[in-house]
Amino acid sequence: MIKKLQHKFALSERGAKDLIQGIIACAVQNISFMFPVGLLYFFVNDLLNGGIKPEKIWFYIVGCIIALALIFAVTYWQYNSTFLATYVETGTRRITLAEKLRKIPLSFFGKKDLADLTSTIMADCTYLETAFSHFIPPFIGAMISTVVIAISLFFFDWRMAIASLWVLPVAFAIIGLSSKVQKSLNRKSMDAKMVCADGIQECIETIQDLKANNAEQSYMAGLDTKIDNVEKRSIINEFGTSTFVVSAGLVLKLGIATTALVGSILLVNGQLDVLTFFMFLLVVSRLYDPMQSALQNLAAIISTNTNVARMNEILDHDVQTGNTRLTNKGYDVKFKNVEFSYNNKDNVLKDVSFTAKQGEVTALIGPSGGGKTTVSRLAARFWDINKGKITVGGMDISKIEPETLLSLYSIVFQDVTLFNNTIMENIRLGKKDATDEEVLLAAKLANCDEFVSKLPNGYNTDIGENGCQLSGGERQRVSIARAFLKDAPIILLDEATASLDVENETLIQTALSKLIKNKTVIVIAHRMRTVAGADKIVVLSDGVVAEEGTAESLKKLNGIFVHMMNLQSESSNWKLN
Ligand SMILES: Nc1ncnc2c1ncn2[C@@H]1O[C@H](COP(=O)(O)OP(=O)(O)OP(=O)(O)O)[C@@H](O)[C@H]1O
Repeated sequence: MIKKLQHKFALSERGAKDLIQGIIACAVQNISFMFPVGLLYFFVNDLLNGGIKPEKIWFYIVGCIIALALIFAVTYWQYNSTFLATYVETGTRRITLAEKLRKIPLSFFGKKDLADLTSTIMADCTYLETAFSHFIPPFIGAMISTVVIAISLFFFDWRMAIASLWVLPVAFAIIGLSSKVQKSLNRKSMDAKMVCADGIQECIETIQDLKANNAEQSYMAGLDTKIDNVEKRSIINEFGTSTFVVSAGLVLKLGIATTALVGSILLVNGQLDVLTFFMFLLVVSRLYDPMQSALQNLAAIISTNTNVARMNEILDHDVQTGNTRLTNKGYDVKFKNVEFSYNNKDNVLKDVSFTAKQGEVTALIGPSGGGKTTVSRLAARFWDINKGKITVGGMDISKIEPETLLSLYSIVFQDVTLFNNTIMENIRLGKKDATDEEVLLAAKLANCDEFVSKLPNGYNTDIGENGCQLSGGERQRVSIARAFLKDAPIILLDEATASLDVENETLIQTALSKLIKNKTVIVIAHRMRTVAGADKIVVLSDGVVAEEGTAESLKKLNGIFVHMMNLQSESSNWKLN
């Protein structure tokens, strides 16, 4: 039961238990509101049978105090077990999602866009928080308390009970039958919202290119259509829900009319006493209230299905696991008959085998789209391969826990990611317990001093979101400083010096040559002079190793490597006419 609830509502074990408690508390709260009705019943009974006797006055005073205390205590319990418990659960849910995202293979992020994921972590969590505090426990609690009170009414008078309760199965049936339609309307509305959110995010991210291409107006027109569609879908969704909710609400109201009608007939015929009639009128005036107010939120309750489904897509996804103990002997990185595809259809790598030896620089070169970046990402287990084996010092990396494996790697990406923090902290990311002196030394080696000295607060200058206040070359130097600081035994350089001017490139190449001593270095390079000093060159073309060897041996082959060398020397003479 707990496990089922956990999956149905994307809850933790504690959250599922709290939900059950919240539902029980809501049902008990509704039933506790019947306590004053009972007192009133006895009170009227006494009035009809000759008035209140003095000794009974205390009974009613104490009864009122107990009723108030009971309602207060139950309401307090209900509040704690729905509201407070839900806030705790939302925190747990967000942490669980974040933890899960850390362990999910990157292939998942290739299929999902960022707006969708952000919306799941932020908006869906907030939505579920409101649903679990305000809507779901009161709704289910109202159903339970209504059934309990309904059953007890049969003990007083079965005819009156039927007259007041026939509306409940009809109202439940309307809601039950409509739920499929409502789910479909809701899903379409949510999809329209996601498309719109993606469009807005894309617009903000690409505003520079839109301006440069004079495409703002046509893009905005497309965005307007998406926004209009959200409005249209929301109206249809609300209209659909309100049709069913209002119908069910009206049916419930009919219950009061039939109770009064049947009661009057039975009373006139002498088959019902006034007191029972009065009691039924009192009960039905209160009986439908919890259901009525819960129905107002039916749309929100139904839409939780969509939110939960999106959340479960993350929570149920397979994670990359593995051993946290490293058993490697040395740091040779070996690819053996590796096959890989991003989409499980077209193989990007078909049969790649090569070894990047410790103490050597292995350069990956080849035409664009040949698979160089893919190979470097697979070496660090960013994705799991379809066939073959990748080993580090003889240890199969698919059996190593990803974070443990990454402790062996220093990586400098082509697209540097920086955080909205100081330069000092951005570099410290390479080794989180590094002292300021260690950070400054790494920064110096990466030639950061030159541009940092011009910043208002030096290394303590905030560099804005993704380092927007730095140039491309400066960003890359920060990234290289991180690699210096981490000083891991395997180094992946993806066009590490591509954004640097010739002077800086030379300085950093000298520093890099110190960093890479006795390490396994895999470098992706487009510029042929970057690979001139490599111990081994692996030419990747169309997902296979087309050529492999030293620069000298590849020159003799007169193949792709030579062709690329020739192209680059031609382009160095190229000029604008
Ligand atoms: N995340 C991804 N999802 C799907 N396909 C991808 C993804 N990344 C790369 N590819 C495809 O995989 C193939 C190899 O890409 P990869 O980036 O490894 O090539 P590359 O040799 O590094 O190219 P370049 O020199 O242009 O950077 C290309 O056909 C590319 O379209």
